Amino acid sequence: MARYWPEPASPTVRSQSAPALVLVNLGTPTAPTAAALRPYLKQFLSDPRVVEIPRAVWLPILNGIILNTRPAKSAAKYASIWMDEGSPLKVHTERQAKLLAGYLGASGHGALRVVWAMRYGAPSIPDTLNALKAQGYSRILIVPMYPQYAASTTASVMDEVARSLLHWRNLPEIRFIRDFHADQAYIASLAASVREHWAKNGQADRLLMSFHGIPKRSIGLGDPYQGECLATARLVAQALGLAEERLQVTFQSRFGKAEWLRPYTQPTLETLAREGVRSVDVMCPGFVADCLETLEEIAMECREAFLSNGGQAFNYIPCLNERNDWIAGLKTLALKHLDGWLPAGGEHSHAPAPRTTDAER
Ligand SMILES: C=CC1=C(C)c2cc3[nH]c(cc4nc(cc5[nH]c(cc1n2)c(C)c5CCC(=O)O)C(CCC(=O)O)=C4C)c(C)c3C=C
Ligand SMILES: [Fe+2]
Ligand SMILES: [Fe+2]
Repeated sequence: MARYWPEPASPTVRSQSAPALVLVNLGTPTAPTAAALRPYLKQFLSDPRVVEIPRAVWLPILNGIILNTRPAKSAAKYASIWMDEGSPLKVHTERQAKLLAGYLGASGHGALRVVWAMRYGAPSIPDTLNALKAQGYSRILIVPMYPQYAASTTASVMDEVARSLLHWRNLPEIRFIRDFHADQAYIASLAASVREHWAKNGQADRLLMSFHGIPKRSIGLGDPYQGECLATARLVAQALGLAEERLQVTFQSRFGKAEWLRPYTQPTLETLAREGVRSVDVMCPGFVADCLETLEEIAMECREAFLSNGGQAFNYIPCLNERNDWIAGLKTLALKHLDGWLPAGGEHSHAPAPRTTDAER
């Protein structure tokens, strides 16, 4: 009998797989030492999405000045927040991924693989995507853990995903969560975290929301970041029923000499204290995991600045980290973006998802 269909040369190629989800955060040094800070800062600050100064001008400044002075200074700051299991950003990201996998498993989506990666340092995006390929995953949802889109963070993750795939022959299907600044569950978890804080500690004179800054110039160039931060702040204030005069939105972590988004967090706290505002509650809704910028810059440096200028009470409200409502919200957000990729039956089918391969047929 004539054979019309040749045998495939590569019988192990999967035509369809269960999807995988990659939580991506910024990255963090492996130790609170200058030696560990140097390669981390070098990779981070060499990214043209992060520092938009012409390479010929910037790289000599980075290599000749910044990388000789900043590693030791930043290492001392990291040392003040280091946890037994490592850098807080890594610890929280890893826990979030494990919890999310558990939540998905409990609602019948145990076949959906959850991993985490870092834009700078390890586990890198290319290593993570290569590992998923080796395990046969060909449908991948990238989840940058940045609620507000910025070119310096979100777009840089996509740059790295695209670069990672540059030499692959058989590309996976890729989906990407661009932002979740107005996501209902994200806003509700933030509001719940404030309400719980108020129930325990009472309400301060002001609620200050501090977002990571970016250069002001980026906004004119089309970055939607500032508008998304302000929208998040407004939605959280609405959810709390907070009068506008009790809310203050600021931008932190300015880097370099250029003007960044204003008002700046620390000078604002100093002014508030000098003007007689006695107490502040401070939260950082732009970070879903506590890290150097929240635990050291806000909860230590800014606290000191507020109190030494006459403020009486400074209360830091932690990031969403491992909150149940946040992990549940993240699950819902992920499932929305996985539409059509999950086996029929969805939420309430608790049977293991089928994994069909050519080899099995
Ligand atoms: C949440 C969004 C973030 C934006 C937007 C962002 C922009 C941005 N950052 C720098 C420079 C530095 N940031 C550093 C730390 C850091 N930044 C973010 C997030 C955003 N950055 C996080 C989550 C962290 C903490 C990492 C950790 O390990 O805990 C640092 C490193 C620390 C230091 O030496 O100060 C630098 C440098 C620029 C230039 C920029 C936008 C253009
Ligand atoms: Fe940053
Ligand atoms: Fe169920």
